[in-house]
Amino acid sequence: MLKVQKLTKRFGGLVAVHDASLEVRPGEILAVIGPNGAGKSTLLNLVSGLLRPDAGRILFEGREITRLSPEARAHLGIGRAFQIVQPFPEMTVRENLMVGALFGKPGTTLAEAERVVAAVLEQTSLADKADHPASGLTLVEDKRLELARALATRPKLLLLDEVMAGLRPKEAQEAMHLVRSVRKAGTSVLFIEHVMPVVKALADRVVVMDHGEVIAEGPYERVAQNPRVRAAYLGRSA
Ligand SMILES: Nc1ncnc2c1ncn2[C@@H]1O[C@H](COP(=O)(O)OP(=O)(O)OP(=O)(O)O)[C@@H](O)[C@H]1O
Repeated sequence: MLKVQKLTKRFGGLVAVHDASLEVRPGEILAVIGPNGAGKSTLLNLVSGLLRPDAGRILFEGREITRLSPEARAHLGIGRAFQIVQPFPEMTVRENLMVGALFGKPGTTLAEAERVVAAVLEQTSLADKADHPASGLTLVEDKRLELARALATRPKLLLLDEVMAGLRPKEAQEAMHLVRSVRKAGTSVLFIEHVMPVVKALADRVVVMDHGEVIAEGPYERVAQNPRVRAAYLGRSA
């Protein structure tokens, strides 16, 4: 579904992502892990189109998207939720989602968008907050709104950047349940996560980055045993 081939991104003299390759298969939940500064967010920004690589290619459903704008990528089916939530605060939850539904896919009618938003409100347990201003939400609800906005664009591939950060264990459980339900509905997920129990419970496969490079890839259990990974990352936190 998504193929990242030998991507490199430099910021001045710093190589944030170096020759990184990975693949997301249809219906898969793939985690990207690695120590602080490993290049995970930069990689996600390259996939969503916020950044352009210095070298390498990105293919989505067989089509090269390396130079497409973030909007064009969203229209093709790449949705994104951020760690820092930035809704339109003066608009209601429903209105925020309508923006995602209408602009995420060109040609969406108002009636279609309303249907999508109603479904996403239910899916993300925000139905009772639908007509409240986004500015009045709790942290957990904020996170749900961020995910809901991405879902309202009806992505085929959902990119999540540390969406569990700051959540209590029970809230993280709910968020994991939600991500699983998203996958069940046919969306692939590529997520960055620092909380290892979440990675273990959620990911079909894990890609490990260190110093901009992909140093390991595979099921969590196997990757967690990899000496290079333990040295780079797991060893430090274990
Ligand atoms: N816009 C930028 N300009 C300059 N340097 C950047 C920029 N964005 C990231 N970097 C640097 O690139 C490297 C990779 O950063 P990145 O945020 O991708 O890592 P990360 O793995 O997501 O880290 P974290 O887990 O702390 O979020 C870091 O050294 C970072 O300081």
